[in-house]
Amino acid sequence: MAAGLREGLPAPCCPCGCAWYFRPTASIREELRTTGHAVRLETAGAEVGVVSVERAVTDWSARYFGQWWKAVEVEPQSVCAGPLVLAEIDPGAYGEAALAVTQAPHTSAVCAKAQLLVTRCEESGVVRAVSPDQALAYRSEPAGAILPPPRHPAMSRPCPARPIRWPGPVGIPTMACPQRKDPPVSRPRPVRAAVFSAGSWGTAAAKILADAGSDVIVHARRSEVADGINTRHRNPDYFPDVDLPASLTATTDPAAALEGADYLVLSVPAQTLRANLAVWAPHIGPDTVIVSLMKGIETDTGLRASQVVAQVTGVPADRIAVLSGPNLAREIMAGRPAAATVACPDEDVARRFQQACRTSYFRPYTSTDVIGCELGGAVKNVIALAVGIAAGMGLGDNAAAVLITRGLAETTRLAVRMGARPATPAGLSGMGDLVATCSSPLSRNRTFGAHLGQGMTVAEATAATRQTTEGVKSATAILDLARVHGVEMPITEVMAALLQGKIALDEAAAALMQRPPRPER
Ligand SMILES: NC(=O)C1=CN([C@@H]2O[C@H](COP(=O)(O)OP(=O)(O)OC[C@H]3O[C@@H](n4cnc5c(N)ncnc54)[C@H](O)[C@@H]3O)[C@@H](O)[C@H]2O)C=CC1
Ligand SMILES: O=C(CO)COP(=O)(O)O
Repeated sequence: MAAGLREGLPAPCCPCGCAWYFRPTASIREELRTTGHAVRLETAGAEVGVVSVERAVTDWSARYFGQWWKAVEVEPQSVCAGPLVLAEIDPGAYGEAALAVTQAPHTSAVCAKAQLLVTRCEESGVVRAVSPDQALAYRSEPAGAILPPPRHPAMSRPCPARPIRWPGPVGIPTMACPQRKDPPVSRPRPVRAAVFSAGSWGTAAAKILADAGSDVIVHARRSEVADGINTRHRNPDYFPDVDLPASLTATTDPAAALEGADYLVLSVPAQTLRANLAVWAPHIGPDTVIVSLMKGIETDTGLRASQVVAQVTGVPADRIAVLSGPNLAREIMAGRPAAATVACPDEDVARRFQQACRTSYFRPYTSTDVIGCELGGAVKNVIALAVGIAAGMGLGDNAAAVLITRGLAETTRLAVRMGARPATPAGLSGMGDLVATCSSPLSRNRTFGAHLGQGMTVAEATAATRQTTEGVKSATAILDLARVHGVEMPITEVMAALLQGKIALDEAAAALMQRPPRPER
């Protein structure tokens, strides 16, 4: 392996755990004095400068590490506050590598937003890669570090299916950091998040936070699940086939999970929130921000999850946020791109959590409209049940589109009457989530509806569904809210009646189609 970039560099140097290596060649310090380019890479707890006479090298650093680190171009003289990499390209080494790669069978991938041609020798395990546009080359030997494949296919062309070993640019030298010119910088500690619980969305949210560089601990109810996460980095119950970040840990002890937590991220079934939270509340720190991921309305009280949180914990509303959007957990676990809205009355709190959960595959927006976000997330589950029923009955795509569109109309009516901004239901937490949930076979609510549409009873569909299906219980609570606020919600009304066994399937469809004609609004 090429000489390691060890001196002074924090390891591992990026959140994916890869180390990076540069091979020393000629001296470039002299040239750098006059012609250098530099980027400064910063992440919580680490900072490194990359200086090269070649802009391609600093551009590459900014693109590659920018996913996890903040990479900004700076004056070469200013990068000495932290560990420093001096680098240059060796054209001879590049030419030799390019020939070796292009003459061998190779695949094309995208790395650091640039085309990468990759070849792997099965016998020796050596991987060589070249990026022709930038004249950068890489060579990796089995003991080297891992270059993860691109995080999600939609944002980059597919890399080879197996992770490739990453050598670092060939011909890039490393030198010790010259004398510091700036005083050492004090860095903030990483954000600490406690995720309760280890179900589908809790696990996916924990992965997002860990991938974003936060220090994450998951609270699991069962020790087998906590052990699986701690020892095998897998959640054996929900995602036995997906590797979790090694930095992610788990515990069954709520006090240990909440110790020093900046965020308590809640993802339990909405109807169990009150009882669960009452047990956990004494361990919540005075400054901990609580983030609800739940998409249900409490049946006995008609309260949204954030309201239940406020009631049980006494935490003020400006320390309670919600995260909601089109976020099918399994897609997120596969690193597929998604976005969501973080809403909190205090926009700074929303912004901080936005930063804490921003990754290359997860894009959070902020909002102060908690009511709109939460209602959008809860009502879409009821509409997804209806769309599932229509699918199960074979009613066709027109029917699904009608339910989605009119479902959005009734969501908006309720949300606005309850104080939401009219634009919120048209956003990620409203229409975005409605479309994802109503279209995807991964949705538990849609699947539950499809079971009903195919003739199962509610009890049979419940038995066939292992995971939380919020719409089933929330339908009646949402209908109660609609009545209290004098809002018409015909789809929700029919769904509540159907789920309570008051009407049959064919009556449900007829009830919607036979409503009196009216203008569209
Ligand atoms: N799965 C998904 O794709 C998404 C789910 N959500 C929301 O997140 C919340 C949680 O849903 P999932 O994680 O999907 O549910 P899940 O069924 O996969 O997991 C529920 C978790 O809560 C725990 N739990 C704690 N107390 C419980 C009790 N008394 N009864 C049952 N389980 C209990 C379970 O052990 C489990 O870890 C729901 O409000 C859901 O709408 C939101 C976005 C995406
Ligand atoms: O909320 C979700 C996607 O955003 C998950 O939907 P289901 O609960 O129907 O699976």
